[in-house]
Amino acid sequence: MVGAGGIGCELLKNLVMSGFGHIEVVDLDTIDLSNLNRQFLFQSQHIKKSKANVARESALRFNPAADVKSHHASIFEDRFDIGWFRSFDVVLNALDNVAARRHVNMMCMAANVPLIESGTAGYHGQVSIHKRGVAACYDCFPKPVERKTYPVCTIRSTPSEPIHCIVWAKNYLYSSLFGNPEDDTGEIDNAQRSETEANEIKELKVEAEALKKLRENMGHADYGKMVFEKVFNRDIQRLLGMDDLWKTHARPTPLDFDAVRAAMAGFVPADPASLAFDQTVWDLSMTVHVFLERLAAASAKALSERLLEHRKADAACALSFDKDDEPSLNFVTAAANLRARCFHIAARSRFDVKQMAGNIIPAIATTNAIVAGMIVMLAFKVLAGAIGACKNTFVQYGGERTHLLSSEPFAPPSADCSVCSVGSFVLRINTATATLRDVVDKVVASGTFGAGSGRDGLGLCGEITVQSNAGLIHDVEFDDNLGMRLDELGIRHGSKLSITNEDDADASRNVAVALFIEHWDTAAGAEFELVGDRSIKPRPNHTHAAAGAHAAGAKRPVVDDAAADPKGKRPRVDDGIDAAIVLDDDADDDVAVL
Ligand SMILES: Nc1ncnc2c1ncn2[C@@H]1O[C@H](COP(=O)(O)OP(=O)(O)OP(=O)(O)O)[C@@H](O)[C@H]1O
Ligand SMILES: [Zn+2]
Repeated sequence: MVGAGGIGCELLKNLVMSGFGHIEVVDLDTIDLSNLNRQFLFQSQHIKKSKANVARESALRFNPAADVKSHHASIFEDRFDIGWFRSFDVVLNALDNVAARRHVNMMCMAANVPLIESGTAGYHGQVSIHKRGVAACYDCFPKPVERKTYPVCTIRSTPSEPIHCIVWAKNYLYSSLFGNPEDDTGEIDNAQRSETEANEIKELKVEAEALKKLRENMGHADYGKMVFEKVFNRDIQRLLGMDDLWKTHARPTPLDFDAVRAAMAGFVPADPASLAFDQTVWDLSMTVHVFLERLAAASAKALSERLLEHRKADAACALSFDKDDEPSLNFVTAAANLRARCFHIAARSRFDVKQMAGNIIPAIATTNAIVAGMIVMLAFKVLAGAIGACKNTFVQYGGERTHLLSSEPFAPPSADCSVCSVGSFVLRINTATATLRDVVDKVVASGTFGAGSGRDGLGLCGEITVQSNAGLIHDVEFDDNLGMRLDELGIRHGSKLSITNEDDADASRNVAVALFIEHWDTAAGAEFELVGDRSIKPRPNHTHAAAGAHAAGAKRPVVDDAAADPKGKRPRVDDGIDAAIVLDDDADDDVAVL
């Protein structure tokens, strides 16, 4: 079991309660207060302790006879090698990131162990089965990459929804005032569609320059007023002058600083520690108060003061928005709501802004429980030898769906998958004595293709290319490393080498092979052992085409390069790296994506 978080806690409880034999649980993390609402194997006295170890201890209280071993470690560590994976009947993923999922998938496919994959995103979830040669692996089909972006003109000139104002406050204003504005346009779609828009973008660049100039006044007693008057008055006035924009959109209303301040006479700000401050929508006075407070160098907590302080040590220092940093969140909430007011858009509470700016999809304990239950049901089928009876299952709530659960048969593996459709071997070799030449000449080139065992080479003919985890280490035009020992090349126990060959005489023998290195301490010199199925399939044609381009000077294809066709039928549940409204790349969040 990999991962002892939201799904993992439910899963481990289910496993020990339903009579699973030997279980090993791996998790690299420690318990955080925010885990306790749903990761019920953990309690407040466990905060800062290892998730894997505490999950084991708590699960054993459900069933003291269970045989559970815990590893407080990352699944990427060398000790979790192919041999370790192979020692299991089934591997269950309860992870929260694509990198770890892909790694476990690769190891399970190489070790030929069935993998049950899972994920949740709020009320949605899924469980799927993956098995080399039987059921498509996690990487057989590319996952849709749907970064949510907004047209620059919507964000900068014609917002119509609260999210547009939040993206403006976070990605434009915050970055312009406290960060490196050039770095931070990721969510804004810069595609220039029409001439009007291109002109508009030119104007916006001028505006951004002016804002940069303005920030030279940071620390000035009137800095807050200067920024306010620029962004909520002069910039809005300028936009009002562009008549074309207002044929299809409601005209915005600039804010008058002096009038707003006058209306604040006798104003008493809400307590920032109160629930109301977080969860009710601030009125105009409160919003202006927070906005100015964040910009005023006189205020102890102000962002500009913090930045000025940092800049004493590093002149180029910049702040970057972090939704968990209160001053930053307060500033973005205030700025977004003031802009919303100009554009007649509803204001949002700080709580809502945090969710939207951080793209937080709250974890739902019930979805995790449903998914963990389904993992166990699939695991039973796998252990009973009935993988064919397994189905991939989806939890979908709301929308047009009439059923909470739906399932569909798994897809067969993709013939050109770079993970599960390549030859895969464990290469036991002494990495401290064997050289790359030993691998290329003896392990890869010698022997008879498709035949032999153990100490026989693979018999791959023609030009050989070798990639390590670090990149290309050998090909026909790059033989500098041949004399180096494997350990000198950073290849050690747990490393993977990806090999391709180019045999002009017989293209059916052009294959891609993955060698998973196991350091063989007592082996002498070039002695080695290869464990794996010798009946390797040829590389698909399109890979030949890419490889052919190499002769003309192009780089060779990488075995790991997932160049599969877009055949994926259903989007996956993953973390924020791959898709959706990517408003935050904080990998620790419950950011999940459909
Ligand atoms: N490489 C890895 N090796 C081992 N465990 C991992 C690895 N990557 C992620 N995990 C674990 O997978 C679990 C996923 O659980 P979950 O999605 O509930 O996230 P969480 O971190 O517990 O919750 P939150 O993100 O809300 O704080 C986490 O406990 C995390 O530590
Ligand atoms: Zn695959």
